[in-house]
Amino acid sequence: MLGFGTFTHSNTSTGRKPGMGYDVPEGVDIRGRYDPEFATVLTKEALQFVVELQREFRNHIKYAMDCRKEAKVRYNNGALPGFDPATMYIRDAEWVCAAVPPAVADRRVEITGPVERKMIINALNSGAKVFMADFEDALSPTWENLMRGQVNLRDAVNGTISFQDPARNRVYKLNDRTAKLFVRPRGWHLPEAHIFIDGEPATGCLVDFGLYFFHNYAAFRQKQGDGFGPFFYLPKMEHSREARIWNNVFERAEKMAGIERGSIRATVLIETLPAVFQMDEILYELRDHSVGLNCGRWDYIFSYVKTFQAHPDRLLPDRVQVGMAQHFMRSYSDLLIRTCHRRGVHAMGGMAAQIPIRDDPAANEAALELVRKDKLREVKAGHDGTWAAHPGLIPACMEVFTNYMGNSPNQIETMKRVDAATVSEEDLLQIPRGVRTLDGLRLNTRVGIQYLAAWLTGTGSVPLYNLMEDAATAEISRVQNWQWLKYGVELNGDGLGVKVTLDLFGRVVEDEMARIEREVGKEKFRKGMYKEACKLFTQQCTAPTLDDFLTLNAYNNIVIHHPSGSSRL
Ligand SMILES: CC(=O)SCCNC(=O)CCNC(=O)[C@H](O)C(C)(C)COP(=O)(O)OP(=O)(O)OC[C@H]1O[C@@H](n2cnc3c(N)ncnc32)[C@H](O)[C@@H]1OP(=O)(O)O
Ligand SMILES: O=CC(=O)O
Ligand SMILES: [Mg+2]
Repeated sequence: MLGFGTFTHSNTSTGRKPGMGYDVPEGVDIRGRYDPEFATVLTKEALQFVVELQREFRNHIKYAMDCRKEAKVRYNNGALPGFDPATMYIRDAEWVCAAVPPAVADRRVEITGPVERKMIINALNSGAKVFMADFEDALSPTWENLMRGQVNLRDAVNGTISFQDPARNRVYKLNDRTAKLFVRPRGWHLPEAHIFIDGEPATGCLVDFGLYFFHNYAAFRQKQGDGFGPFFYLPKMEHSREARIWNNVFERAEKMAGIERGSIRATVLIETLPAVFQMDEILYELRDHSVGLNCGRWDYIFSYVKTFQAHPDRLLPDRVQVGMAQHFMRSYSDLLIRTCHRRGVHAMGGMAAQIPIRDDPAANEAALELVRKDKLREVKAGHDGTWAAHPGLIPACMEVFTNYMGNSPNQIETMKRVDAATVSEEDLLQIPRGVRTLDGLRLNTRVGIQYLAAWLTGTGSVPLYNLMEDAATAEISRVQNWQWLKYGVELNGDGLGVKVTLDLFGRVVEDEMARIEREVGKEKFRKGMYKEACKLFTQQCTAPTLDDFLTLNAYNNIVIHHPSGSSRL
């Protein structure tokens, strides 16, 4: 964790003029910039709800994070993750989750994107069945992004959201038919350093969830969920005890709102290696609030490296070679489908990183073909739906799923995948095959630096080399470089026997910075945060011990406390 200082004064003692600060409940200090629009979501009542969640669950969260640390020590001492004998009774028993709400029975194509105003409108209008609005991988969690995101979501749920693009003289508004909204709060590990509760930074996801739920549950249930909802995606969990906390948070929220237990529904991303051994247990904890699991494939690859950071016998090949055809990835998807369908809920596929290529029709068609192939593999395997990163991909994804599923909303009852019940620990941990190359090291470096430069300036998802890059894909670049450097690996795909050393990495960084400058142009390079990003990325790749998350390590750089002069974390 970052070294957070304690801070106990209220708004009035931070130097703001009376009447200029947020109206906060006892124990809350808001250090983010005051904005009258933000004040419409940072109401005293909504903050009181966040405070209650924070006070009730902070010790549970702390315990869960301590357990993560203990597990890391075990893995670093040579242990492998696996199925827990103590919860075999949950895996072996026959039980199902609550019935899927009719409003989201059909989720064949879901679009994702940050909680940015224009993108929210475009995504809701995109023709996808679901839009996952993201406070997580696709968002740089600056105060401005987070608070504007809350305002945007409130307007979207109310149906009043609009956006005027002066450059194009175009006004964006919602269509009559829109995608169903899911919201992804941040992971348990991320603090919100602009809101202090009882002298400590709030838990980021409780702020995201609490404010969104408080302002939107009533309108959402009426306009979007046919009596159910709101709906969520839950990221980066490592153990079912973390799902239990979410379940308790949901019950607490339902009680506060006076709505039926089981109204809130969530899809959990299985995107950490430890969590793949906990899928039944996670669904069991959330059985009254679940709408399935999703293959968060990019974070999953990142987590494979992170979990095995002290296992030099498990090095990854180049990032581009770690696809769904690898045995460990296919096994994970198969077991996820088997588990979800046995428990009566959706098994969602993952994100193909290709995006449309506007200026090259042949390359565009090749990218689309890769997406189609990926989606065909998913639907044939039994997935009930999939993710698209861009509106331009929705027709292709929709076509593949509809050709295969026809009018059925999903495959929960028809694709039980009993054959996948035998997927074993060995299958899930099998070392990925492939080779390591200097090009791989260069690409990781070029992408990692450019992504961080964007993230530092408030953009959390970017197009790079015709692919979508977000926090999860950038993590792969970072940890892979770290792993190769740590073990001085041989780049065995080049046939030259070159080893990855600090010296080689230093030269690669220099070359790639020069290349980035050429590609983006001198002016953009000078005005951007490429040098800062380079310094951070280099530090992260060469650190003696691996940082748990690049976004946590870099977070201080985007924390801006107001009034200016008050301490940063
Ligand atoms: C690993 C994971 O967690 S995956 C999930 C998290 N990641 C994401 O959600 C990434 C989502 N995708 C994106 O952010 C974007 O598609 C990017 C950054 C990759 C590319 O965005 P752009 O460079 O703006 O793409 P492009 O210029 O082709 O956009 C064309 C139009 O589509 C819109 N658009 C592009 N992607 C999206 C999206 N995901 N949702 C809504 N609208 C979108 C743009 O806003 C633009 O609209 P306009 O024509 O009205 O101005
Ligand atoms: O969140 C999705 C992922 O692939 O990571
Ligand atoms: Mg992810």
